[in-house]
Amino acid sequence: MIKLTDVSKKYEKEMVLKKVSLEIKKGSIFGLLGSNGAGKTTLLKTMAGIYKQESGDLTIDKQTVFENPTLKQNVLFIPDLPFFFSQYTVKQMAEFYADMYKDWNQERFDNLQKVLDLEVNKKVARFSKGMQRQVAFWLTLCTMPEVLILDEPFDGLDAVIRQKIINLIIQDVADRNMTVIISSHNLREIEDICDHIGILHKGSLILEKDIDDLKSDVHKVQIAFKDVPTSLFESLDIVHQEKRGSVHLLIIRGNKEEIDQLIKQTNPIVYDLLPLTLEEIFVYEMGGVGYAIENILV
Ligand SMILES: Nc1ncnc2c1ncn2[C@@H]1O[C@H](COP(=O)(O)OP(=O)(O)OP(=O)(O)O)[C@@H](O)[C@H]1O
Repeated sequence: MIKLTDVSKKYEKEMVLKKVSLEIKKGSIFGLLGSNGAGKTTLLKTMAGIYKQESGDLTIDKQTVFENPTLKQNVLFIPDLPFFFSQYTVKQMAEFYADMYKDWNQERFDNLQKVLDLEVNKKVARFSKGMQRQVAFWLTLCTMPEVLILDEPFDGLDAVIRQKIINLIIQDVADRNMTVIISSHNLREIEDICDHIGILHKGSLILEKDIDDLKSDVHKVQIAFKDVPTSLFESLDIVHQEKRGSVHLLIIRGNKEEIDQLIKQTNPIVYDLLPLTLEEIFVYEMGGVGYAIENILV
């Protein structure tokens, strides 16, 4: 388990992470969301033991990460701009990784060459941006990581490769109980892959939840009446409302069946109860901390 307790981090005088507390269970795929500059990369690099926090505790399986080379054998980080030695071919990079990582799996490396179909004797620097990212996944997955930390991992990958890489990650989670932390601005992707999410805003974690719980707790309702029953609006936990013509668009917190029952009793002439997408939840939660856009309902 990855456990952060009141983790704070600053660059010079600017406090970038503010008392972040979080637990990520083994075998979970955790999506880290947040506005630009929220501190996601800083948090990922701190979790990967690249940065040391100013205060607070950060452990993976009860061990401190920073300056712990043994633990780091199994905690791998792919940054948004993967790094390679400029003159090295893929094969030479693989030899370097094989020397560095005790669990290096050569058989997997050879198998993945067929999946990714990249030339091993070509200098990595000569590959395109998306191909270099594939090489980063290729090398990293062959170290058989227990924790995989990914910063904007699928940027620049085409849809086919993206799906191949997602499948490889999900397979490792299922087979080896690998833990994955992914930061991304692509909420649809996060919604598809992750089981938990956290939203970081200005260095503070403003929400952390199981995606299914999050979605079952908040609903979008479109509703119209002949005569508007004001008592209904009072009995619901409405967190946002708009009116378009005679149709009320509401975001309501609470149990779906109870909401449904209360609404149906009032005999609406138009009525739809829908789950919110992660994108809508994100925009709504960000609105709650003053990072809003108008008219989030569509
Ligand atoms: N090396 C650094 N030195 C000083 N300040 C930094 C450094 N790296 C990041 N920052 C600052 O820390 C804050 C958080 O940056 P960070 O890169 O962690 O955010 P982010 O959530 O990953 O952003 P984005 O979504 O735009 O990639 C920003 O205000 C940024 O300017």
